[in-house]
Amino acid sequence: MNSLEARPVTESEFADWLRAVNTGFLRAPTPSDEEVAGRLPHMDLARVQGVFDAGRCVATFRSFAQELTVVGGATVPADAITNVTVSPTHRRRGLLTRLMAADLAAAKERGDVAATLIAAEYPIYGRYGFGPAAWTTEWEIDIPRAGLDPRLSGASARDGGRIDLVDTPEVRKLGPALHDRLRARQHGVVSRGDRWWDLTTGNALFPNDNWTEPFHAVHRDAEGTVDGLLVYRADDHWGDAKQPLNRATVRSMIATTPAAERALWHFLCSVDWVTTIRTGNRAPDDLLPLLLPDPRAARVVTHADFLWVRVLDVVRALEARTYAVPGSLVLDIHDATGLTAGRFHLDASPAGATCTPTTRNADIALDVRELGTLYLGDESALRLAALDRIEELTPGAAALADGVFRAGRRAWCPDVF
Ligand SMILES: CC(=O)SCCNC(=O)CCNC(=O)[C@H](O)C(C)(C)COP(=O)(O)OP(=O)(O)OC[C@H]1O[C@@H](n2cnc3c(N)ncnc32)[C@H](O)[C@@H]1OP(=O)(O)O
Repeated sequence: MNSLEARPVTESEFADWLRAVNTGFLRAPTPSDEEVAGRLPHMDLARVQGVFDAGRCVATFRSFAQELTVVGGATVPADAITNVTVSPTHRRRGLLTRLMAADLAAAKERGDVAATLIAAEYPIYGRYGFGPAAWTTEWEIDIPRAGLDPRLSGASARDGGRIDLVDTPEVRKLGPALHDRLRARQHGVVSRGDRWWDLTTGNALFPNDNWTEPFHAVHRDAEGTVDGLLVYRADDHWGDAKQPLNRATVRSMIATTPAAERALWHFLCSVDWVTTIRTGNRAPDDLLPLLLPDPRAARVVTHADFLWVRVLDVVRALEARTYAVPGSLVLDIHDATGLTAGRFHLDASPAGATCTPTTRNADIALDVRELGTLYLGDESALRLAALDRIEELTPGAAALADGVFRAGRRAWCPDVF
């Protein structure tokens, strides 16, 4: 273990590091020269960590700067963690633990309010203070059962708006501004850099990527403002009796108004030949099923944890968000790493909050991972208390915390990173 060297990688080691990432993620290991050259300029190498054994990279870890939208629409600076792998030859020797400790300490030092990640497997990250903060649901829609009138085209949006098919250069132009409007209103959304848009619109390709151009549809409101973007692909599947049985798969759908959501889903349900839709990653309380005359036509195919949050600065985290109802609570936060441990007085209201270190008696005690789970308003404090994951020290405090922390709509993180 001591002979293993953990450190930021150099430019010349980046190809070896990528090979280790591919190995951990069970992909063909050796990256092409073009892939290495295409990715390298976009890496902040100071935050690309590797562990080397006899000159070979055997563990990888990368973080980058991200903005996370919290309840109420404000954003906090986050340490987004990705590309976590330990080669099968070196697993379960504490390498991830070592890389994580170094990264979280650096993030705290930098002033990040939280760390975020999308967990490959549920049991990995709780031990480092992360809690599942936003969940994902995917539906499969059986269009003939949905009860929509097949004679109507979804393109004639009933709110005075319209739907247009657009091409990737236009998406590249209008997408970022639409996304910025989304993240000002939806907690759980994370920032998308230029690179994200370049990769998803095919502006930047690696030769071994199998990117194929999807369909893009935008919804414009009655004033012509773009308030929704739907990205989908369709397979080519026909029944033996020559009936069309094509399935559309949504790669992304973001909208800033319920009218745009309704119009885009109804549009997709009206595309000729398409009989099934896979919705991709949606919030568990997405409007979609209830936008169908028969919501049972939408069957849940996935429901799982998605975005995990690790609070690094309790005061700034809790002061950044708003709260459903006014309430005053003293929280005793446990954190084995010592990064956030302490007692904090939260004075919360729908307009915001103050949070201050205190010596007053605590109302509830919880680990920092439970704070991560509560942070985006997506979990019930009462449920966590029933599971003994929140300790109620003042009678009624769990119910108060439940009312204060919960948000009206569920958190949603549209992106894997
Ligand atoms: C944000 C992302 O990038 S998500 C992608 C995560 N990567 C993967 O899933 C790729 C395949 N897996 C791997 O590369 C590795 O197994 C990793 C990175 C998950 C774990 O790396 P390791 O170096 O083996 O972890 P480490 O030895 O530090 O383990 C620490 C603890 O976590 C536990 N643990 C680690 N991975 C897992 C897991 N997949 N499931 C359950 N427990 C796990 C270990 O048992 C250990 O527990 P202990 O402290 O009680 O003994």
